[in-house]
Amino acid sequence: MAGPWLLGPGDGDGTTDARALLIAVHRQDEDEDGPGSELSLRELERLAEADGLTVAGTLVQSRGRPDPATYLGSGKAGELADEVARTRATVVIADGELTPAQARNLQDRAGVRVVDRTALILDIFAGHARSREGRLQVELAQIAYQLPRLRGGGREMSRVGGGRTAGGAGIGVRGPGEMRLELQRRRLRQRAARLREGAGELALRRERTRHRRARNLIPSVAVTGYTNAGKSALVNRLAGADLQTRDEPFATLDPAVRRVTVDGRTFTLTDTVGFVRHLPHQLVDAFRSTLEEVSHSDLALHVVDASAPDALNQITTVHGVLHEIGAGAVPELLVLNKIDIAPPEWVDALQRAYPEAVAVSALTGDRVVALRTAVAARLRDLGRPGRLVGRYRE
Ligand SMILES: Nc1nc2c(ncn2[C@@H]2O[C@H](COP(=O)(O)OP(=O)(O)OP(=O)(O)O)[C@@H](O)[C@H]2O)c(=O)[nH]1
Ligand SMILES: [Mg+2]
Repeated sequence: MAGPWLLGPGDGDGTTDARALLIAVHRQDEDEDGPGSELSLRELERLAEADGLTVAGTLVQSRGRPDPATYLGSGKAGELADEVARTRATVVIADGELTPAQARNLQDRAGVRVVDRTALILDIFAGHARSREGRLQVELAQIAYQLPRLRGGGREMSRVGGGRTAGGAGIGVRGPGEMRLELQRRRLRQRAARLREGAGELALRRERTRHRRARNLIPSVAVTGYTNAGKSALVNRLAGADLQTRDEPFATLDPAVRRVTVDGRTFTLTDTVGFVRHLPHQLVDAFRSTLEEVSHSDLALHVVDASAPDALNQITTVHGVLHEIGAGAVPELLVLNKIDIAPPEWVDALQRAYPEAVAVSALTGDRVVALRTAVAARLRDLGRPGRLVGRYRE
């Protein structure tokens, strides 16, 4: 299954005319980056584009809270089909999480596929996963997302045989739809069990490599941060590496380890998957072993895009995810990146909020030497100075 789902297999190269209509319920009382906010919608647009979709339009409703049955209020939900026709959308994406029932009800009205932000992010991951481990993890996350959303192959389900309604002859009688649903569920669970086995083996291998490095006294620095902050670009600068960098979310899914030597002492730098607000919990669960690279490291180099207007919110999001994966206590060195394009007053404000942060440009290389020194000094302070190599060896 791993492979984009919204576009169908093989269409992930952006050559199809898959058009997305973005919808949102915006709650006034919510944070400035909640669903339906300017920030969140712009991000959803970027995510849709990263998945090869063309954004065809946006429909936002201001409302106290989403309707439990139809997400949008009934009036707006009724307009959905017209809006889909007008924008020639082939898929509708909600900027928030839809319950399985909300997605079904909206889909019945829209006449095209209706998914949520979570499904979109899973889809991007599916399209970008390259390694065996990455693919396994994405598929596990997809199954976790799909299980509660299976429909059993059609509407006949609850009508034939009365489903499981209490009272009368319906009890214990299962219609063909329900049996099909049971069968689909069982198949998915079996597949998930097999995938988990494979993922477990790969996680073990990862752990062994980590132990070997620790035995060799090589400290590990994990490069973490919001997606598109410039983590891979910074690893390239610090380690003279050649990792792929792209101006789109989730370019990196598979961790990459590179060695860096400063004053004769070596440490490893691990490039990792970026975070985003409302990162689907299915992904966090499935990618736990990859994400653990951060929790097992000696230092987290937290890269911030200082040119992002919501840099402070992004820092909070990253801290939240790090905490969730058990990496909250790992010592952190904050890096304010992209100072070549960030307005100086924004960099100053971030620097005031985080006085120990080091400001750099991974693109121009400005202040990268100072960062290398700062990382080495911090490792020394942490009692993990690294093993001496080459002519420095004692
Ligand atoms: N102007 C400028 N652009 C930068 C800088 N660092 C990175 N970029 C650009 O920002 C974009 C994202 O960079 P990446 O290194 O791919 O970012 P990432 O954090 O690894 O992103 P993901 O792996 O997708 O989470 C690319 O287009 C880079 O060229 C910088 O210091 N200045
Ligand atoms: Mg990257």
